[in-house]
Amino acid sequence: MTALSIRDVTVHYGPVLALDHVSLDLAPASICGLIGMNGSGKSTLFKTVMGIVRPDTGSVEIGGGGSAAARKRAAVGYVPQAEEIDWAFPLSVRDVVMTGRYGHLGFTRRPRRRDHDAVDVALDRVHLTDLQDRQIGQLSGGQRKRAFVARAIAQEASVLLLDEPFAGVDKRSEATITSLLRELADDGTAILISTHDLQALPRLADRAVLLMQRILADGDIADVLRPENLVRAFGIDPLEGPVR
Ligand SMILES: Nc1ncnc2c1ncn2[C@@H]1O[C@H](COP(=O)(O)OP(=O)(O)OP(=O)(O)O)[C@@H](O)[C@H]1O
Repeated sequence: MTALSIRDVTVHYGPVLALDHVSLDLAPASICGLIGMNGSGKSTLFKTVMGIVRPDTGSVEIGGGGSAAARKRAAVGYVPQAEEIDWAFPLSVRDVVMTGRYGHLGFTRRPRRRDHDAVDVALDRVHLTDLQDRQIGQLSGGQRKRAFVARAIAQEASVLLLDEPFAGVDKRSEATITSLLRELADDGTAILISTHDLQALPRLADRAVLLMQRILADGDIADVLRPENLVRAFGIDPLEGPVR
């Protein structure tokens, strides 16, 4: 079974080739680490799945067939890079998490008891209940990330995309987010997470994909992180230092 299927996706920004015939399947109940140097196309891949960027070729399928109702439930949660978010926006932490419920709201668009309950549970899981009334911009970097993870939890997404969720995050918030992601995966969520922290990958993910416009390697983490692959993707072996 496939939770997310990316088929032969190519994206250009004007003359810049950002993604070159990328195909990737995500299974439910799994965590896949997406690695690659700056500019390798990781954020573009997320934006293509979210429909923010339109691919020149290829397609993205969520929920891998099944009934239309099943696909509708199978929403995709997205935790963008911090730079993509307007932190001055006048929303409280609770409001941000509630935006995850928009796909669930009924015809009146007013949150109901079960929407409030889902938000309460999500805030509790990321330990932000005490800060829920604060304006989102008045949180620390790690707390902001946790707020967006809570939004995805409230959404009950079956696919979750996280773009560098550990950038600027301390070890404690990182550990909180890592164990939450594992719980979500154990509950069936398919997770794709970009990271520059190669050392943390074995603790974080079940599988790794190495991107440089094209997919250079995909599979078992130890195999993907083999020096020859890293040299191809980064020009150096980031786990060892420059190649002489
Ligand atoms: N809006 C845009 N307009 C033009 N070029 C863009 C745009 N967004 C990204 N690019 C280019 O597309 C390529 C892929 O960028 P992308 O942001 O997807 O990389 P990334 O792997 O997420 O990088 P990083 O690790 O730095 O976040 C880069 O060459 C980048 O300069």
